[in-house]
Amino acid sequence: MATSWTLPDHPKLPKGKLVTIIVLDGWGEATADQYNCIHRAETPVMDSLKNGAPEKWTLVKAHGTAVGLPSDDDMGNSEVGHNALGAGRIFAQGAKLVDAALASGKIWEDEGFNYIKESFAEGTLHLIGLLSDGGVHSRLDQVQLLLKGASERGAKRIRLHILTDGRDVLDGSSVGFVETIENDLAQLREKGVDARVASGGGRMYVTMDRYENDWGVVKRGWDAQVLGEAPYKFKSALEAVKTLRAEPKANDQYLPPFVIVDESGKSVGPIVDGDAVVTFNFRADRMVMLAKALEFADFDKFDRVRVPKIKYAGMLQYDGELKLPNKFLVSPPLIERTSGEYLVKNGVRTFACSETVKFGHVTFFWNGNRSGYFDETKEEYIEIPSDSGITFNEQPKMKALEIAEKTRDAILSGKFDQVRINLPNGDMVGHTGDIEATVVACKAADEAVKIVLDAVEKVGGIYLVTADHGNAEDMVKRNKSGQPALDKSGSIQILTSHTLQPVPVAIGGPGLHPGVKFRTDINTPGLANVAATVMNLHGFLAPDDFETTLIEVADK
Ligand SMILES: O=C(O)[C@H](O)COP(=O)(O)O
Ligand SMILES: [Mn+2]
Ligand SMILES: [Mn+2]
Repeated sequence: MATSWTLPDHPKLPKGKLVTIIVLDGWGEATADQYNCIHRAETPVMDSLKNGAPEKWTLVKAHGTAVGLPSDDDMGNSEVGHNALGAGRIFAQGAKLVDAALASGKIWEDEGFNYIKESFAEGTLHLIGLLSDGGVHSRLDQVQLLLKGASERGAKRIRLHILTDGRDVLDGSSVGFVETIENDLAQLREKGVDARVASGGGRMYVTMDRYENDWGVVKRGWDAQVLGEAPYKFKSALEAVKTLRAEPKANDQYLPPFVIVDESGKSVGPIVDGDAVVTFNFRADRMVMLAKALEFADFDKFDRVRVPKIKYAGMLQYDGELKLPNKFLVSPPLIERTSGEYLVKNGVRTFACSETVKFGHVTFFWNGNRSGYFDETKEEYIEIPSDSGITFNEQPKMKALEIAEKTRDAILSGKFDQVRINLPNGDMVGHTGDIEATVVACKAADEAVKIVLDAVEKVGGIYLVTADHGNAEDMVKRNKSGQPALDKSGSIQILTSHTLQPVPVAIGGPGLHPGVKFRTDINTPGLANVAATVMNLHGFLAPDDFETTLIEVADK
């Protein structure tokens, strides 16, 4: 049936008010202690919004099943968080879809696997991706099943190109993951499969850049994975990871690229003509750049030197518009009819902005993993260039001020009905594990919120301030009773990852109808309830299949 795009009028709320949505990336609600950087930072604006509880400030779930992840032990992340915020419904996400395809065995029957399988007789199967159990971009158990399944179905020579994590999991955990996978590979070798790790590097320094912030990151990976060239050479991946952590003392996120070499010093696994390649991350943002390098004929972002003729499949298709990659093992969630598309089709002129490292969050993810505009005459998306080549604890203020100023100008211009932005600080600096820098980051984000809310005030608009998942509010690993968990040496363990905490939603502004308040009758509201809320604030009712609105309107 053709979609009817016309949204019904809200019976009580007017149209024509400017609605500003601020997403504070990695900004959850947690106990106020020394590891809570939001609590430690001066955040007068966010504090004052909290004083609006319960009518104008509330908490929603931002992790687990509320955002389409397999279980409530899964922390939230930007992809699923912004998908839920923008789409207003909960879709089974990549992690869950891959689990299901592996459990049913459908993954082996579908086109993607059968395509790469054609190379098994003569060529090598290369698996490239993030080796961790973080469940944000990939999951170790899925890689293990992929190895097992491919070898049982004819892959005789397998090379693994690993990216170490330390960002969605504890720093240092790479050693254990490498031990696990080396063990699996040894078992495969016993069965006659020539299976080894061929190359590696830390995810933030090798391969997993995003939104084209720094192609040098992808090139470093290409050189190691495809060309078999890297500044560090080792006999085994375990030796590589242990050595590079000690000297040059890199952490898991930033291990330099390495290749595994044989007795004669030759790389054991460059990618050559006739091979098959699978990138096993299910999440798109940090794999799509490599996918472009592997698949595009007229690629010009760096000199690939040698472009092997391969059969390539992604774990998922990473970009539905670009059909990239063309072949994939599992179909991605089909997130259609997002709030952004509805609102634009109902005349809502839309502005979106962030800096490069989060730009796709309020555009691509918000719009259901779709790049580009729905209607370029009604939309403007502004990307502020991020710094590259640094870890963000060096510049914890990031581009918050620049984002805020651009947004203020957009609000004051009168050209837009919806303005939506992402402020990255709490998340990007939180991932470095640097507590002092994260405190500075949270203050900078709060200052940016002030600039934007002042502009909303001036034009008589409405604001909705929220977050996509937790991060900066808890920087330590905890035991079951919530106390910092100590490692073997009795030290606390810094948490670089996201959390399971709920996130705030605050509404207000001079344009908000005085009777609007948060409902108290919704059973565990989550991020997916925000889209219908935003539609209401624009004077519309959401489509029936959207998760219900968070607000009600008393007659005043
Ligand atoms: O990709 C990353 O930086 C982390 O793995 C997850 O962070 P994000 O979901 O906030 O982007
Ligand atoms: Mn995020
Ligand atoms: Mn993050």
